[in-house]
Amino acid sequence: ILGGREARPHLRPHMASLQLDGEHICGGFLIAEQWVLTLPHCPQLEEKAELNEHVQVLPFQREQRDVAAGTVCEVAGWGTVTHSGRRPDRLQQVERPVLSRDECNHRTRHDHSITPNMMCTDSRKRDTCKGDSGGPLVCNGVAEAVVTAGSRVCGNYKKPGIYTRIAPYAAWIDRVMGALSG
Ligand SMILES: CC(C)CC(=O)Nc1cccc(-c2cccc(CN)c2)c1
Repeated sequence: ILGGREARPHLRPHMASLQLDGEHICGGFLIAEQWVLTLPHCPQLEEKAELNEHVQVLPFQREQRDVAAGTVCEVAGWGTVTHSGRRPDRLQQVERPVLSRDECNHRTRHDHSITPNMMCTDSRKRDTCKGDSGGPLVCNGVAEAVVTAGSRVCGNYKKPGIYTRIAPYAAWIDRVMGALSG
């Protein structure tokens, strides 16, 4: 997270750090007792999470409706906090306003590459960065989307932050959780 601040401890009990050999690779978040939502390229879980006051699930959006442009959402992660790639020990967070898909698809921004299954936030100074992928974009307490790297640029207003919306995949998520619920 660039331009953010340390998250208050225990206020995001849904956040997961997906690590490989002890190194943070991606964010993710608990959507059920034994399921973490992240991106396909991130490391998967070896065993169930034990829910308690510090480990809780986060509801995700199921309604197929875009978040209104200008809505201020928040994103948290253990991604890099500087352009030189410094990694934080503690979870960081930042508030970002949603950018309309038309704005985000402008020729000088993501040039019509943002599909209806994606959404954007303003990236001027405050933005997601390397290692934040897989974490949730939370708007009014609901996970609306998952952080993706997109153009891998951080903190440049010309390249807004890009997210995969969750609602289009709600049925698939339910199927996978139901089918493999052991
Ligand atoms: C100057 C360095 C930080 C360049 C670099 O390594 N960028 C990099 C690499 C991989 C992912 C990402 C990345 C992830 C999540 C969101 C975003 C977009 N804000 C980028 C950004």
